[in-house]
Amino acid sequence: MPLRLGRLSRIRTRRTLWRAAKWYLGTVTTLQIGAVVTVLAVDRVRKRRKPPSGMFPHTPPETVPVADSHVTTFTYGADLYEDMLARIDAAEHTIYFETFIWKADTVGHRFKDALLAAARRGVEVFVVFDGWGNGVVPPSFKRFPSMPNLHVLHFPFFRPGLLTFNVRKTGRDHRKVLVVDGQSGYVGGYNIGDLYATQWRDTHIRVDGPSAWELENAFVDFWNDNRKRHHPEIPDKGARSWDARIRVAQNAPTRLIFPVRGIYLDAIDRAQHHIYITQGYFIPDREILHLLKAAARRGVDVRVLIPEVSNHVVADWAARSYYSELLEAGVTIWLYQDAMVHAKTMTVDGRWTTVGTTNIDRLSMTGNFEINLEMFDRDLAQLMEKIFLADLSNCRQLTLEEWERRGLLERVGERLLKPLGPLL
Ligand SMILES: O=P(O)(O)OC[C@H](O)CO
Repeated sequence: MPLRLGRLSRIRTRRTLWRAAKWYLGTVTTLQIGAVVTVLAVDRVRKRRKPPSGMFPHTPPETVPVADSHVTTFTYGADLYEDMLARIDAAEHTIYFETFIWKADTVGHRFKDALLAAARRGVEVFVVFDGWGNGVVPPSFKRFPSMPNLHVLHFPFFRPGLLTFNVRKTGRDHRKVLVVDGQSGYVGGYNIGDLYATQWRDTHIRVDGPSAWELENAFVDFWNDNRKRHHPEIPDKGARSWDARIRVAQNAPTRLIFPVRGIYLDAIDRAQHHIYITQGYFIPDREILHLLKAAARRGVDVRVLIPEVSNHVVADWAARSYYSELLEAGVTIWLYQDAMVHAKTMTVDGRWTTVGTTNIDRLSMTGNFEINLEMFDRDLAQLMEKIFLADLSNCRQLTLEEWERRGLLERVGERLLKPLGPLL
């Protein structure tokens, strides 16, 4: 009899615990959904009442020699797109074009027309665009005529690894690359679309010369890894150029390698004087957070420049939960005003630069296909710092005092939305 009673009581305890767990999970999930809906609604009202002016300072394209090549910076979409289109129009042999988002608007059509025209005049044209990033783009825009030297890879919308927990079969193609004739290579934060031409502040670079191979080879790797059976393989010729001063880093879930995170961690760890970071979405993981705080504590001037209000307000809220730790450690936070800043760049000590497609968040650092260039060159780093300081003139500083004064509701919202960070 006592044995039976003991068993009954264990069953009851288990049921009570199970009910409590269900109640807790249900309540937290409901509160999180409520927080997301509230944040989105408030953002919508605010943007309707006071839409961002889209006005921001930007610097004209500037070129500096790096290693045996030349690197040109672009900080305004309209300048970049004209430059890219001119190179596509002048292409003679090959065009490798890869983008995460490709809008079916005026800019988007200009790119599509230019690529088709190049293929018609005999250039070998390879195009990759992401299915998820272009999920809302009309299917007609994503259809291309059949031509012998036009090869189009629509990177799948759905990745089966999400269901089978196979990381190798997950990830979005978040890269933005253009390589023309193996001579000029572009990489950076710009997607393709009207909005980005004039309304968003972003950074792209063009590499002319032997180091364009870094981007060419990166495209070839991606194409050959992900092409469909009907696509031709691009011959992989090995390194045509190899210079430690300018090197590509590619995150590739299919290969389970994420070196972009490594170059960020390494550069932050080495910093002695200053680190300037510009990011559209900034949700640092534990290691990046730790190293940024450690750098600030050893006296490095660590500045993080992010939009005051980005186009993904839930991501902004997930990021806010890290502000206290950063500010307390001495990292300064600069909020970009009146426009979206979408660049993904960092410079260290006026000598090291990275520009690429990788956001400082989990999805980019350990989830998506990404590509960054890291460059060891004082002239380039100083040019990038000049751009950073121009951006800073359009920011307001978020001080620890201001941050400490925020209300209880905001603090609760941050706590609720923090767990969503890894998904954003
Ligand atoms: O994913 P990204 O960094 O290219 O940004 C894309 C924009 O958020 C589109 O909404």
